[in-house]
Amino acid sequence: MTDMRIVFSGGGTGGHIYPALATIKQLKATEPATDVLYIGGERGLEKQIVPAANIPFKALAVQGFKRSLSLDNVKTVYLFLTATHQAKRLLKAFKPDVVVGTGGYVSGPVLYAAQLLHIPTVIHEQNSVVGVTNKFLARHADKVGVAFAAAKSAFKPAQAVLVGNPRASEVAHSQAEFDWANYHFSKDIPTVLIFGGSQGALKLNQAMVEAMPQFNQVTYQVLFATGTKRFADVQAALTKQGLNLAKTIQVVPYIEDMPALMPAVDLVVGRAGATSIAEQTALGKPMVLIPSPYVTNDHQTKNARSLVNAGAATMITEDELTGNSLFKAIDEIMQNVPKRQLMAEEAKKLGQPDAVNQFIDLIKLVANK
Ligand SMILES: CC(=O)N[C@H]1[C@@H](OP(=O)(O)OP(=O)(O)OC[C@H]2O[C@@H](n3ccc(=O)[nH]c3=O)[C@H](O)[C@@H]2O)O[C@H](CO)[C@@H](O)[C@@H]1O
Repeated sequence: MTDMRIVFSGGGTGGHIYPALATIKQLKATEPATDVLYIGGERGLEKQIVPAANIPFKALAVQGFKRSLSLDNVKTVYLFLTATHQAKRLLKAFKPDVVVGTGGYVSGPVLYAAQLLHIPTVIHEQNSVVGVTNKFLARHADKVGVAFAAAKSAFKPAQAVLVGNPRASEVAHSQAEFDWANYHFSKDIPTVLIFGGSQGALKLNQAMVEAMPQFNQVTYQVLFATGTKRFADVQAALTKQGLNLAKTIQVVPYIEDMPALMPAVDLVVGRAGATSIAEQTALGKPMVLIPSPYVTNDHQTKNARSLVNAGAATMITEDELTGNSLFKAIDEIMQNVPKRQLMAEEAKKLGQPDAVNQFIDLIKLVANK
């Protein structure tokens, strides 16, 4: 089918949005007649990222369930039902051949609405532990693309296909020109990139501030993204610290050009979100991981442990995280080129750079039915 009409939905955080965007980008390149509509949440990161990528975007009001018994859950159910109703109207008007969900609670009402209207649905699960929304949607989804073989058993055997994470392909095959001068850095000096997932991480930011006097002495470059909402706090803490930051350190709110930048760095430090990890393995980057303990079933620790076991990463638990432990873990790898190379090779063995085409094949299969 060359003139497919596809609705994408997914969001809240970058880990659910970028796999959808990578798929849309590849579809536009290989199937230019495809018509796409993205339905996201009013309050998620997708509201900025998707329109900025020139993709038609509609927003619904939704919120996630609280795990404890809470009155707020009554509001959540109300919003879910209203959002399902709105999604039905949008789907009836757009008439998609298939609706694709990449996780996060906004994809709940959108794909549920599609299923009520008997429109085929495909979901993508980035994690080895299946998210709550995807678990709910899987009951009536036609196919599920998974990034980890371990996730397959959570779905019906005929549903699940191992495809990898489409965003891995985007960074691995990025043609973007990259110029370190944009960051006031030199291309000839090794660089470590530090970021706490798509939103930044409070404890990681605190440890970075604490470690700044040590990073101020090193010869490699340090690029630190704080997360947009946490930037002002980090800046205030750095001002309080009164340090004159060396030219080899850059602190920024968010990295907009990750597919161009990530290939150019020598070590990546951060959370163990599934989409970040898919990028880092596709590129073969050594990693220092500080998994977030605040996610479903502690799945980031599981992600991180598998990379540590493979020799691609070292891990610091959030309990062990201090300025000193962070600096030591980073410095040890940055000072040791053979170790860095070995870790990079092991990381690359786990990468799935062809994921996007496999996911698109799955979408086409379902759309053609
Ligand atoms: C707290 C939480 O719920 N985290 C989940 C969320 O993480 P989160 O949204 O943080 O997702 P990931 O770490 O997997 O991905 C972050 C994405 O944002 C990009 N990026 C990040 C920082 C930046 O400055 N610029 C930028 O472009 C990264 O390159 C990556 O593509 O979704 C992941 C994928 O389902 C899950 O595994 C995580 O457990």
